[in-house]
Amino acid sequence: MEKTGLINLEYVNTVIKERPRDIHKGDCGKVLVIAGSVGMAGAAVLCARGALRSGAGLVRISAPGELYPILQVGVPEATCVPRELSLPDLMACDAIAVGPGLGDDGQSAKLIRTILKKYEKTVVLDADGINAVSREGLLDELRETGAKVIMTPHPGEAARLLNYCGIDISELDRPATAQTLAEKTGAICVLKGSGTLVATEDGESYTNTTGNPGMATGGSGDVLTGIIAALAGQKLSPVDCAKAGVFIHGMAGDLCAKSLGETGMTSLDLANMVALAFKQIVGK
Ligand SMILES: NC(=O)C1=CN([C@@H]2O[C@H](COP(=O)(O)OP(=O)(O)OC[C@H]3O[C@@H](n4cnc5c(N)ncnc54)[C@H](O)[C@@H]3O)[C@@H](O)[C@H]2O)[C@@H](O)CC1
Ligand SMILES: Nc1ncnc2c1ncn2[C@@H]1O[C@H](COP(=O)(O)OP(=O)(O)O)[C@@H](O)[C@H]1O
Ligand SMILES: [Mg+2]
Repeated sequence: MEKTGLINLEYVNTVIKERPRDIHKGDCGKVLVIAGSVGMAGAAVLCARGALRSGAGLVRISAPGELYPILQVGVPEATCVPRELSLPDLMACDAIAVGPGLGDDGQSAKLIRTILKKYEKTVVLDADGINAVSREGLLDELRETGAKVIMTPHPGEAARLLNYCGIDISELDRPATAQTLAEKTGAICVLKGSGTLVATEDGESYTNTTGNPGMATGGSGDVLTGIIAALAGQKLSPVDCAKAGVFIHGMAGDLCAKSLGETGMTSLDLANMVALAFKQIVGK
């Protein structure tokens, strides 16, 4: 398999397959979404919907109790568990998505530390999860963890991680930034934007070929986090989760733009359209 180049449908068809007839939801992965805070419950809804629309068997949302009424309406298919997670709860899931709308209370850094220390399956680190790593200086923990980490910064979050204070984000050298982050942290780096990049610490680098400006709307990154975590729950390799995830996310965005237009499409439309993207890839 090529170690660099464009992420296209030909590649995605090699990793996204039709479901066996006798599959059951346990085979489709248990995804833990650690997201949302008061005022940002929507990020948890969008992340969980992205995971469910990507075929996750079970989605549990770890959030503060006061969000439960909103979450149970926003994602009736998911269950809610407390933010203060027991270790067995943490270890029982097949993949973790952490960060969307998490906010920046002291709790999040503590939780991320525990995950990096104890968890050994795939973790998708996004948004305020990334910001906690920057704020608390957890880059060494990221490097040393037994977990397989896929981080999904937008350029603003990437600049924070690298302490690029005061630079003009639009001047960022995107391929170099993605590569530097992957090498510095050992994580797979998904550097989002128009033409999202996927970089690994051993120099693999891929450019996504789907997506459009209609995706420049609040919450679309939260959806991607859920998609990637769901693919991890279905046992794709971390780099395939990142590559296929960004492709499918952008493909859903293109389907939204086709039906709703780039101006009025929202991240909730995007989350729901992920289902159609999978249908077009799998053929059913
Ligand atoms: N409904 C919700 O609950 C939502 C919650 N959100 C959460 O809000 C928190 C803050 O995230 P935000 O990303 O909004 O805020 P940030 O302050 O982290 O980033 C926003 C800034 O990043 C820079 N930026 C982002 N993408 C860029 C690009 N492609 N090129 C150049 N500059 C770029 C811009 O300066 C932009 O103003 C996160 O936890 C996020 O998950 C957001 O996802 C929006 C929706
Ligand atoms: N102009 C664009 N073209 C293609 N994709 C875009 C464009 N603008 C934003 N996106 C995509 O939308 C998502 C935005 O992520 P992010 O900034 O984290 O959103 P949020 O935090 O609001 O959920 C990324 O996946 C990015 O690649
Ligand atoms: Mg984001």
